[in-house]
Amino acid sequence: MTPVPIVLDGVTKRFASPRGEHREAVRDVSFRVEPGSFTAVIGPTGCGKSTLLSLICGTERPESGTVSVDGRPVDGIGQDIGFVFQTDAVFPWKTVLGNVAAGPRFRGVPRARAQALAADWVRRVGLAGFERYHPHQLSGGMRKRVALAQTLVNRPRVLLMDEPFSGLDVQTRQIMSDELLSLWELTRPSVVFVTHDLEEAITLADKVVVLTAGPATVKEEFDIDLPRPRDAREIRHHPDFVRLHELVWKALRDEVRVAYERGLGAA
Ligand SMILES: Nc1ncnc2c1ncn2[C@@H]1O[C@H](COP(=O)(O)OP(=O)(O)OP(=O)(O)O)[C@@H](O)[C@H]1O
Repeated sequence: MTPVPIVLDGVTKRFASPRGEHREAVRDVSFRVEPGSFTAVIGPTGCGKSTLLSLICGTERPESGTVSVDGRPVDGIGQDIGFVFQTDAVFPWKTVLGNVAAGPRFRGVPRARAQALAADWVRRVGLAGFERYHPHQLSGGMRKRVALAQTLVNRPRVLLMDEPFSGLDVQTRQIMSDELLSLWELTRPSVVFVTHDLEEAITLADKVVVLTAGPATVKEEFDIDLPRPRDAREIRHHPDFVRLHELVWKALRDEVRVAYERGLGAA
């Protein structure tokens, strides 16, 4: 599997508000995700992070600028793109194995082969023994693992993640971060990971893109040159982690404040 670059070049997206006015959600955004690298996008609440993911996966089109994956402009929902959302997008009526086998089955992989592939990924995400369980019989962290396996079994070349660990407690988030990093190493998709959590962004990424309070523009980009493999708990004590945290927080802080004050204004 050859990893692919993702390039956003001068991308602007507007939406109609309920009153019919057109508002910019994203303004003139440019950044590049190197093939097989991990980019975290961080910004205050409501600034336009999820919209960027929709533009990359092709469910939304920009008004101006271009989004390209593997050198080709995105003009529909990409084949090679995997998505993990905030909510668990698992089928409640299917077992763990059935959920993970669903993608390959939709792509026409014969049943026995799809089940074998699924069993392999269920094991990789640490759920061996839970193949016959249904989602409601699992913890929140286990359901996230199912969602990860469900996406990674398709071996996407691009992996888009929208706050995939929200709603989990801090310890489980750290475990999931470690698991995500080791799974990412297996197939090395190009990742765009949206989060509110600065520590999570620095722990995981090769690059952190800080967005302004909406409309989203790129405020600053930071290279995260921390050594890999990383341990989500240990890396936070690395002197460079502390330095980077300080640096990125300086860029993020004012934007969080703007968004907060707007929220107060709206209340
Ligand atoms: N389909 C849509 N129609 C109209 N407005 C939209 C649509 N999608 C997003 N918006 C608006 O675009 C802006 C950015 O939303 P978006 O969900 O991208 O932000 P976000 O940074 O991901 O938010 P959060 O941090 O709360 O998850 C918001 O003002 C939102 O109301």
